Amino acid sequence: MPDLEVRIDEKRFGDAVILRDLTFSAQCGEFLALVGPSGVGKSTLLNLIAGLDPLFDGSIHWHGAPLHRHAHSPERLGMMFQEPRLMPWLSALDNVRLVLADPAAESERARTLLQEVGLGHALDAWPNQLSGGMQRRVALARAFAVDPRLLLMDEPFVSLDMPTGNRLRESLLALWQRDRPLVLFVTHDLREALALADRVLFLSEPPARIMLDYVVPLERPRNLEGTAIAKLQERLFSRHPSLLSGALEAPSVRHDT
Ligand SMILES: Nc1ncnc2c1ncn2[C@@H]1O[C@H](COP(=O)(O)OP(=O)(O)OP(=O)(O)O)[C@@H](O)[C@H]1O
Repeated sequence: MPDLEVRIDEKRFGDAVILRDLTFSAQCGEFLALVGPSGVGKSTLLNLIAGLDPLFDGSIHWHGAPLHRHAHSPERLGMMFQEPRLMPWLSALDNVRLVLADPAAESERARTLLQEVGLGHALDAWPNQLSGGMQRRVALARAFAVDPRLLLMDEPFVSLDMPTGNRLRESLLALWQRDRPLVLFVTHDLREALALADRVLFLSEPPARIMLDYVVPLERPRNLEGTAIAKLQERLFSRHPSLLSGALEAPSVRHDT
């Protein structure tokens, strides 16, 4: 039985059908990227899986039971959004401790996670003293603080410069490889999806469904800026030209490396 089974028969906002017949399943330990044109419904889908929006036809099961009625689901679900969403009046350490069931007893875990994401020197800093990249590091540590079995990430590294984004992606992969949650990672950057994921789920034009469930045929570690990913992207677009409709970036193979 798959650990996660998603079956969205229909999700609408008013008269607009956003998702229809969207199904997929996944196992704990997998890293899935969800890609698709802007506005197609990626965040809507994550919100359904997170339980933030209960208004849809269909079902979402975790280990065979409805996800949000599962005895262990609340504390095993991690989330990270485009914005770091830190509490400005709390230190970096307290922002991570905030999500812990027993902050006093588990303080060491919060401290260790911040060290692991490279913020051991900034435990007591306020969010406004941290750069955008450092704030995302705090958000990443917070997402892992609950030892999530399911981690939902909605374009968490968007609008960062490439080196900062790369360091965050490396930190994410290191934490994922150690703790092995199931990660659902939304991005519109296909190269980022191919650099991170085991499988890439491509969403169709609205009403969105999964139009391609693609197993990434690359060993790890992978180099986001290397030719292997650029060539794979080019091959994907030539085999599946329909992926080019929408906002996915067209392939740009660099032959200079
Ligand atoms: N609360 C809401 N009420 C009405 N319409 C909504 C609501 N939330 C989202 N939508 C609409 O649903 C569609 C899907 O939005 P969603 O944010 O899920 O797309 P997305 O794929 O995540 O977009 P992007 O890549 O730009 O972040 C859009 O047309 C959006 O305008």
